[in-house]
Amino acid sequence: MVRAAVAGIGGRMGSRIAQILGQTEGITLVGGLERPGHAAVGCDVGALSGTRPSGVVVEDTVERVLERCDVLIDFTVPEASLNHMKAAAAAGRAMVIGTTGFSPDQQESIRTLAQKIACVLAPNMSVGVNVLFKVLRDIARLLGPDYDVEIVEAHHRFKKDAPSGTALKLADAVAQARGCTLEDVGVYARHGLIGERPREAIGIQTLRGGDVVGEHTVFFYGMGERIEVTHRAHSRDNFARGAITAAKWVVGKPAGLYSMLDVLGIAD
Ligand SMILES: NC(=O)C1=CN([C@@H]2O[C@H](COP(=O)(O)OP(=O)(O)OC[C@H]3O[C@@H](n4cnc5c(N)ncnc54)[C@H](OP(=O)(O)O)[C@@H]3O)[C@@H](O)[C@H]2O)C=CC1
Ligand SMILES: O=C(O)C1=N[C@H](C(=O)O)C[C@H](O)C1
Repeated sequence: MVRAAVAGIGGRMGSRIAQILGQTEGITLVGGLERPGHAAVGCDVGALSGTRPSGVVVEDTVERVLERCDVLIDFTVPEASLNHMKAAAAAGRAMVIGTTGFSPDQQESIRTLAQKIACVLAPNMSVGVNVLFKVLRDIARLLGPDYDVEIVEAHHRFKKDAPSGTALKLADAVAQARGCTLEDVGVYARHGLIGERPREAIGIQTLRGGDVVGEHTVFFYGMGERIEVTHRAHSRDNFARGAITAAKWVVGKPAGLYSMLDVLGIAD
């Protein structure tokens, strides 16, 4: 039985993961973590996720939580996830990180820490989006450079990072397939007399509003036709189930940084 703890357990994703984990075989919830001062600290995890009392109480010290678990599932904010990963590396515990919005320096720190522990890092844990990461490369390669790529993502009004981690990874997949880097071709805003669209540009536009769970569309605009590929999350359950699958998969794996494609067995 895999023993899992959830960081950010009072949040939108953390609470849903806790709920679904309670109904999943082969894994059990042994801990919950929130920042000091958070209203959930001291609450029973069951009460928090709307199920029956579990006897597991939310704590605010990552080291204490790590003592009891095999794997820490983290959906918080970049700085917290990185601190949790430092503690997990010191304690020799595996991690699943779903948090998005890491800076390049923070990503580098994650790669370094993953030399010590096994860690699944994925901006989107749904099966659909991960299959999209793969097929997108083929579409981009087959269409070639004559098609203009634009990506539009929409999320709820509470989301803190932009563009979404998923949109960035989709854009990166297209850039790689075209032999360039997102750093060179990514266009994140347009305003004013900006001139013609550079052919190689990959546009990434962000919409925010209401309770949209998560939507991503990749457009390949040609002269006379276009392809649009859209993923829409109907709820957070697919992300939560993906995170739990990743947690069961990562325990016992050698140190390293893994993606959801590794978990799903569809990596190249
Ligand atoms: N990979 C994937 O499939 C998905 C990834 N995400 C990503 O997951 C992250 C969380 O999203 P969401 O659940 O909507 O956000 P929420 O704000 O609802 O949840 C985050 C939780 O983490 C808590 N937190 C903040 N700092 C700490 C800390 N130092 N220690 C412990 N807990 C802390 C927050 O507390 P407080 O409210 O006080 O700040 C909050 O309860 C985002 O980066 C989002 O983009 C979201 C969905 C799917
Ligand atoms: O913050 C969210 O909600 C989501 N974030 C992820 C991202 O940034 O890609 C994944 C999902 O779309 C929901």
